[in-house]
Amino acid sequence: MGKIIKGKIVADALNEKLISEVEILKKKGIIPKLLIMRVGSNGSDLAYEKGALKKCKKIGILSEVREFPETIPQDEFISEIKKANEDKAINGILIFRPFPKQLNENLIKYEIAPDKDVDCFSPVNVAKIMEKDPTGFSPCTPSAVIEILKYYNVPMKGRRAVVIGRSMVVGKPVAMLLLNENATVTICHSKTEDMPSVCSQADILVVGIGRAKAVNSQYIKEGAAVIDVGINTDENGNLCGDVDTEDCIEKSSMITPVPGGVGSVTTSILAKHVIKACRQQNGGDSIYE
Ligand SMILES: NC(=O)C1=CN([C@@H]2O[C@H](COP(=O)(O)OP(=O)(O)OC[C@H]3O[C@@H](n4cnc5c(N)ncnc54)[C@H](OP(=O)(O)O)[C@@H]3O)[C@@H](O)[C@H]2O)C=CC1
Ligand SMILES: Nc1nc(=O)c2c([nH]1)NC[C@@H]1CN(c3ccc(C(=O)N[C@@H](CCC(=O)O)C(=O)O)cc3)C=[N+]21
Repeated sequence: MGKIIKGKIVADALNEKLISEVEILKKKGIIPKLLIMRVGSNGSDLAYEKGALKKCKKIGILSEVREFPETIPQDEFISEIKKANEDKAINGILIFRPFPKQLNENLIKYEIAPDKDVDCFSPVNVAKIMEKDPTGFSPCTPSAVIEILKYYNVPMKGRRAVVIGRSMVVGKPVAMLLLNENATVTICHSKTEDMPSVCSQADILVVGIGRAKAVNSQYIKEGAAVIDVGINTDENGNLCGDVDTEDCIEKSSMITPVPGGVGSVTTSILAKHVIKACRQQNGGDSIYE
């Protein structure tokens, strides 16, 4: 029988470190600041925003939300991004995705300053995770997955990892980060044939598809570590993941819950990235000397 591995413990350990890093910066007269740019008021954006603001406050990071109408024209949104890029008081920028259809993500992604891009929207940061360049910013949720695996001492090197989902926010970058940890990685998606047989070879199974409780025990290898990234609402309006935890707990060695799993670590990674951006913009590690 596997155990439920909570994200909160991982987040708490990280928070403690981040709080002391902010203290050091404050002594130098520097306070890190996150800007959230939100178009419209989509429920999942608001859920992330609420968690992010709460986490920033807890860690001592300043935050601001700029909300734009759902119908904002592309050139106006781009000039807002440019304004934020140039604002010296802002260290990190988070822009929620996906966008309404008048905004072309493939154009806008080039506008955010890579050194403020704390959730890996810019192609420069996407390239940096491909290249394993430590100066970049990996996306927060995929980094949270790796943070959890490391905290619970799940071996990745040489192990078989299967990721279900291939979005730029979750699936693809998770796969790349697992590869960077020397796992042998397979990516499944909506066109994959016979997913249960592919997934049941995985020592590590990461699921981010946005389908409530879609993954059952047929997908699980005996002793696998299962990371459930999905955040959905079930028929009773309660939060639930993409994994049917009750059905999978027996076979797996460990499994993350929803809520209280990956989501709680994601916002701590976001805070970590804002602090990293702030340090880099203020002369790198020399400020510690
Ligand atoms: N915990 C956290 O902090 C976060 C959680 N999330 C959650 O993670 C989930 C995924 O988010 P996101 O990646 O943005 O979603 P997207 O809708 O952008 O992508 C979903 C991916 O899953 C694949 N997929 C969908 N249905 C199936 C299926 N039945 N079988 C196999 N593959 C499938 C799609 O395949 P294809 O490419 O072929 O269409 C696609 O690649 C959501 O529940 C979201 O709420 C997201 C961000 C942060
Ligand atoms: N550029 C970008 N990056 C994202 O990562 C991104 C995005 N855009 N757009 C929206 C989706 C959705 N998403 C959520 C994250 C946390 C909760 C959530 O509920 N979090 C709770 C915790 C949930 C739990 O405990 O598991 C919290 O932080 O308190 C919901 C949704 C991120 N997304």
